[in-house]
Amino acid sequence: MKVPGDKSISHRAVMLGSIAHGKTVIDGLLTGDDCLSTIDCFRKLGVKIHLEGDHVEIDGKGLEGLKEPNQVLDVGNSGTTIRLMLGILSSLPFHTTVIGDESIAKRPMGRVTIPLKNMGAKIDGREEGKFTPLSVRGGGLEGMDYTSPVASAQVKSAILLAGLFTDGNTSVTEPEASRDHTERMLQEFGGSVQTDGLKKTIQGKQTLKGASINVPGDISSAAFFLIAGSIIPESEITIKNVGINPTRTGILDILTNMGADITIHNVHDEVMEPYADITVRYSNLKGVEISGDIIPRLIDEIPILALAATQAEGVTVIKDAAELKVKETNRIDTVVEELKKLGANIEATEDGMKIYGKSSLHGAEVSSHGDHRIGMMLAIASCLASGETHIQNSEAITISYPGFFEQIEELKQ
Ligand SMILES: O=C(O)C1=C[C@@H](OP(=O)(O)O)[C@@H](O)[C@H](O)C1
Ligand SMILES: C=C(OP(=O)(O)O)C(=O)O
Repeated sequence: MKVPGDKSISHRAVMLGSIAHGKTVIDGLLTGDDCLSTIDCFRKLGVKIHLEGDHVEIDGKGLEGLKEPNQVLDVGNSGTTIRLMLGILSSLPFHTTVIGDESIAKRPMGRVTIPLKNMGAKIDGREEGKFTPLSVRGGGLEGMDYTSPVASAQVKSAILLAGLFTDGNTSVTEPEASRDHTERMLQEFGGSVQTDGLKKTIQGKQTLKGASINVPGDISSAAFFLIAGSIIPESEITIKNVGINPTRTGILDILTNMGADITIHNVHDEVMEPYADITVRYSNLKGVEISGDIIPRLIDEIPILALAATQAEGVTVIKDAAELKVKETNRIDTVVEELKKLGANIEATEDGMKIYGKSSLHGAEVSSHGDHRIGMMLAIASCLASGETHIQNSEAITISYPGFFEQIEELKQ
């Protein structure tokens, strides 16, 4: 099987193509709702973006080509869209209003608006610009040296994108390494970012040139099938062309520690983004501890890893993962609440969860709570559970994985 294009890379390809000079062509774009929100926002900023299937052509006119929109920019459910776009809007000498859905309204924006205000952007909004709706008037930014309290690629990328158009240098230092897709893609567009350990520095006043981008499959989407293959007896699944950027492969390291039968083959070691085929076979898993600096390398995979842990012998402890509380839902609470309904022995902790395996799961009435990753985790759980499972709000899955249920049906044949 193949999984859809990587969500993080797709957002960045659309954004950098929109602020570069010349034509950008993207193949394999994720057409999930979140990336469509990014396209919609940049179209409202005056960028010509042609989308056909998963092929995109962008007619880039540089940052100067962007125009003050006469409508609000609606990011829907997408944290990546709003946080990265705020970095770009902060450089633009006009007014924009940015909103999102009910989930976005609860997610903290101060982690980007405070540093961007320090660089000189005028940002206001609910609770002094810490929550949506937000209004931005950008321009005239100055570079800065910022130490981020969280390991977040959205924070790092917002600041680097703002730094791209300032006078002088801008640096961001993180407590642990987060995904580095922005840094890699800037190079592809003719820009550059310097890395010194956990410190990333960007020079101001860089001009980007349009590029050709091939988006690999999303390892965060592949994760649902890597775990389905590991826990459903007699399974064997090969997923082709999955992105294996080392800042994203924590899931492979943990599954291997748990005793999963995983092989990585056909490795394409591209500088831009490496990818490979991954084969998984059913095996007996054992509980492990998941903590420390691996957390940012698998943050979005924790809901599905929690399901894997219900099928592993012994205890799995997940620590240092308080960031889960500020995702589409509080993913510590929603994972624990929904897996309990299916018969899992799981408890929430301050910064993670404890899962006692191995449990036999049974069907139940469950809910995605409007969170795509919770919906997909429950769908995989239902393949293993006895009896029927009804998932409320399963439509949320189209945020990152259109065609998910159809692929499950194909694999069952
Ligand atoms: O930069 C990105 O594309 C993302 C970064 C992560 O969020 P944080 O930056 O909040 O950790 C991740 O959870 C999200 O799905 C996508
Ligand atoms: C957290 C996620 O995305 P975002 O922050 O872009 O809403 C996710 O896809 O799991």
